Amino acid sequence: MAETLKIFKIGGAILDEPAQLSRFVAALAQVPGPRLLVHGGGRGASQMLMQLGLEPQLVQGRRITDAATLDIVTMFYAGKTNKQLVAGLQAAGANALGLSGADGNAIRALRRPVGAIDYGFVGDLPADAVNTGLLELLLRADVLPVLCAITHDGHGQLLNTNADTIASAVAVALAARRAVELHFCFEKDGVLADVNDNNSVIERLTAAEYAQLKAAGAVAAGMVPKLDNAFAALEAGVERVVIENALRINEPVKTVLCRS
Ligand SMILES: Nc1ncnc2c1ncn2[C@@H]1O[C@H](COP(=O)(O)OP(=O)(O)O)[C@@H](O)[C@H]1O
Ligand SMILES: CC(=O)N[C@@H](CCC(=O)OP(=O)(O)O)C(=O)O
Repeated sequence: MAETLKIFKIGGAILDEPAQLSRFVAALAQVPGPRLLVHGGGRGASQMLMQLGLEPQLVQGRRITDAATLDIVTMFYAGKTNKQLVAGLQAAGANALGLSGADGNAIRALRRPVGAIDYGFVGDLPADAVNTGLLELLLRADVLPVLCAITHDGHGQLLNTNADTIASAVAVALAARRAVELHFCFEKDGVLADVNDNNSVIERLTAAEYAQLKAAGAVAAGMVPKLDNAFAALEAGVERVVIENALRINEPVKTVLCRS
């Protein structure tokens, strides 16, 4: 039986803080066994878009991605952010390999159909989106795959896909082959009962408790799609799903999702 795979997803403010990011990268390189990293970078992308005179547009945490936006986020996620993470992991002793979804057909997406909102070049992930054979090959060669938020449609079109969604889809797909843990890492210590109090971490969270917190407004904004993805992964066979601080992955403080 293959060893448990630990998938880490990093997003949030930490990606924009070089000193903090290098702490996370050093800790990740020390994690024993097979590992895989998925990264976002939405905040930095919005800053870059504004510097270039474009207005970032997000609806419920999902970016409306017109052609000019797609060009810039591709450069930012698949270029600068992905390659900096790979270089940092290499320096920390992990043999990282950066991939967009187009590389090795790692993740094939479907362009989101136009409904009430036209999201533009945004990709959704069908059940067979993830090339598990390729990722297994890399993991067995002791390579640490680093996946960014850019996918492709198999017909030459790049697409922008939410990084939490990619992390969940990769975790669920690989869970059919081996035990998988999924770690959502960001700048807070976990899911907080009071978003302004980092000491209010909810250590164990069920889907029913999450529904109550959401209804009460205690869990909001980007945490809602994150937890929707996280519970979906737990239901679909991922062994352990954790929400934690990217700077404290080796410490016990975190939120662990529970089936009941
Ligand atoms: N109850 C909560 N606990 C923790 N974070 C919360 C909560 N409610 C809302 N949030 C917000 O959700 C954000 C995380 O979502 P998001 O910014 O999308 O993260 P990422 O960029 O890491 O994917 C946090 O920075 C925080 O401001
Ligand atoms: C379609 C869509 O919304 N894509 C995201 C991809 C990056 C991301 O998910 O970044 P974080 O994990 O840092 O939020 C975006 O462009 O913001």
